[in-house]
Amino acid sequence: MAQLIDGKQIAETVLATVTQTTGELSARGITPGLAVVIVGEDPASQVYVASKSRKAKECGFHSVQHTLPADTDQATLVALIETLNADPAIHGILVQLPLPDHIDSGVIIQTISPEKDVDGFTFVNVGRLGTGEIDSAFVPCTPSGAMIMIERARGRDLSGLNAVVVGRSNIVGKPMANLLLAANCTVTIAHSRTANLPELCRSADILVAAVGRPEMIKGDWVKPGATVIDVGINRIPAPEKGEGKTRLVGDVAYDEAEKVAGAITPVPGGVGPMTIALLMANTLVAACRTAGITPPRF
Ligand SMILES: NC(=O)C1=CN([C@@H]2O[C@H](COP(=O)(O)OP(=O)(O)OC[C@H]3O[C@@H](n4cnc5c(N)ncnc54)[C@H](OP(=O)(O)O)[C@@H]3O)[C@@H](O)[C@H]2O)C=CC1
Ligand SMILES: Nc1nc(=O)c2c([nH]1)NC[C@@H]1CN(c3ccc(C(=O)N[C@@H](CCC(=O)O)C(=O)O)cc3)C=[N+]21
Repeated sequence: MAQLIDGKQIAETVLATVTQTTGELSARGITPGLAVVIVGEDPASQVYVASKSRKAKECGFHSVQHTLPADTDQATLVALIETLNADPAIHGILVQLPLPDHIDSGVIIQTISPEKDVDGFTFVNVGRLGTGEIDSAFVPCTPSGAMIMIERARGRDLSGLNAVVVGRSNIVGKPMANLLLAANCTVTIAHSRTANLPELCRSADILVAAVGRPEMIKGDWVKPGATVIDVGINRIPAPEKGEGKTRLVGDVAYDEAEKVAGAITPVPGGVGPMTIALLMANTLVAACRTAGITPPRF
């Protein structure tokens, strides 16, 4: 049986550091400020955004949420971000994705000031990560949280391990691969055109699944003893819980994989809570930088 990598518990340790440093900052008259912007009323997005705003308050942050109607035009959203860029009480800006189709999310993301880009999606922060300038970058929260989980399971020296990342999105797959590369892993990025995916996955000492397909990665795709990080969040029908009910599953067939893996993250309670914790950590780091204070390491 694999070791369970408990995302909720590790997230608590990250949040404890955030809360402590927030206290130290407030003694100097600084309160980290996070602005979360959401366009439209997709219920799943609303749930995530509400939990981000709640956690920010729990950490002692100044937390503001802007909920705009689904038909908001692009210029209005750009203007809001420009206002937040100029607001000294705001250190971090998160625009919840996906945005409605009539808005060009590329334009919106690049409007965010790189110094407040706590999602790490702007060209400046992607470039810093891609060139190995990780200490000055904001790294996207999900892969950053996943790295901490990998280090907790295997120790900080990942040198020479084979890592396979399934998925190549800008939000998860690509930054995840860059972080593993910076940690001296031998990294392969797989995607929907990859040949012999099961065989490739079986070569992985570290297997990261970020696909968005429920339970696609089977037990016999996992190398015995491997560390398996399941980023997927998929809501599927659960008739056993009653008519119309759903449950959350990852991209990995957990019950099979946990018999083979050395360590594995669950869904829920795995990468998800770490994503939120790292958002708080990035916001804290943004506040420390504006104040000229050395931020803690996570
Ligand atoms: N836990 C958390 O905090 C977060 C969880 N998520 C979850 O992670 C998952 C991935 O998210 P995201 O990266 O945004 O998703 P995207 O849809 O942007 O990317 C999915 C990737 O998976 C690849 N893919 C799709 N089907 C297959 C297949 N059959 N075989 C191999 N590769 C395939 C795609 O390949 P191609 O490029 O060729 O199309 C693409 O690169 C989702 O379940 C999402 O909900 C996302 C963000 C945060
Ligand atoms: N600009 C932007 N940044 C993001 O980081 C971002 C985004 N947009 N859009 C959507 C995705 C998704 N995402 C999640 C965060 C937390 C959980 C999470 O906490 N999940 C809980 C379960 C929650 C539930 O029950 O639904 C868990 O896995 O235990 C999941 C998914 C961040 N994303």
